Amino acid sequence: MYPTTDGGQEEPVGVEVRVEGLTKSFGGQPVWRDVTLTLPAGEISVLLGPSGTGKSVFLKTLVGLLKPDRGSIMIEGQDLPRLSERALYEVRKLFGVLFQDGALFGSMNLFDNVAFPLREHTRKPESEVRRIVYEKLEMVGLVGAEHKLPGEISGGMRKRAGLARALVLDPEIILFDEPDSGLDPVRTAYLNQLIVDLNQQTDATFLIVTHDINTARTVPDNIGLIYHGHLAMFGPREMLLSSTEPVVRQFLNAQRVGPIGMAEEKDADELQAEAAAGVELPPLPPIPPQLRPSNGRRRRGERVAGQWCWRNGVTPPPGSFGDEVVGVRR
Ligand SMILES: Nc1ncnc2c1ncn2[C@@H]1O[C@H](COP(=O)(O)OP(=O)(O)OP(=O)(O)O)[C@@H](O)[C@H]1O
Repeated sequence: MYPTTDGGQEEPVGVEVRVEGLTKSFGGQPVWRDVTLTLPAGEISVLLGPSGTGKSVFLKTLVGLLKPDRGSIMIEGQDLPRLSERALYEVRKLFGVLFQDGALFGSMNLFDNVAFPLREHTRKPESEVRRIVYEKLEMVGLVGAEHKLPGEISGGMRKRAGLARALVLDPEIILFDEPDSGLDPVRTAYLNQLIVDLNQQTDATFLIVTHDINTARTVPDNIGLIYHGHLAMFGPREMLLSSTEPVVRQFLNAQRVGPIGMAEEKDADELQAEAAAGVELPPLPPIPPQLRPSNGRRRRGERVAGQWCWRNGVTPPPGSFGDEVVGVRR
């Protein structure tokens, strides 16, 4: 339960997003094709992939800013690509989006930036707008900075202000486009903790696009990897972190050895040369414990550490899950 904007209590929110056979191209050039995945309600999923593989395009397609060539995006029984503009406008209110740069209006102070969606999309009186804006600024730790302009604050604060704005209409699905880009490791750690805490407080469904491998390894319940025009894999965190599939293994462990090259895919000669030189992939590193909410309570999508591996007959890399009990049989 979490407080609603009218001061009452509401049942946990968060909706499932079911994507099937989604394909998107620009000028006949496919960005990705036949993407099928389900974002489980209230869980955190991360989407990874080399630069330029269309992760931002995927987020924009989900929220209806871009139209796919084919495929469906089912949310609460509605297929987004098939909705009229008017119906889509309504469904979009389910979404909060944190764009890469925070996408704040440079001439407005933080208060007005955060208030903007409320003033645009609702008819709430100014006193109510003020109450909600302060509630969200408090959630992201920005009370006291509300009169500052975006140009007067740090990149990390801009991200948090963008997050407060993304939260202001109490979205059920929150999309984050590289929330950690341009942040130092300490600020990234704070932001990741904030994301996990917000997920617990709001129960919304989160999808995070990131290049930060530590974020990908510790924050989500599920991980997806887009590579070479398709979704290479999507599933529970443990499944990808214990995967020996070459692309997944290479990407999640940030290695040079493997099928992914500097530009995109390595060609056959490069792979042959690697094989001839006897270059071997290093062993999989231990699966780290999942990041917990700072109040010590459970995450909504929390599973017993090692459970996925145990149920699927996969031996996790040695040292996985820190001191946690591994593979509790249920
Ligand atoms: N509106 C558009 N019109 C034409 N092409 C586009 C458009 N938007 C994106 N693209 C192209 O789609 C491809 C994927 O871009 P996108 O920004 O989604 O990649 P990305 O995986 O998010 O990259 P990065 O990790 O570097 O942010 C790129 O080749 C890009 O030029």
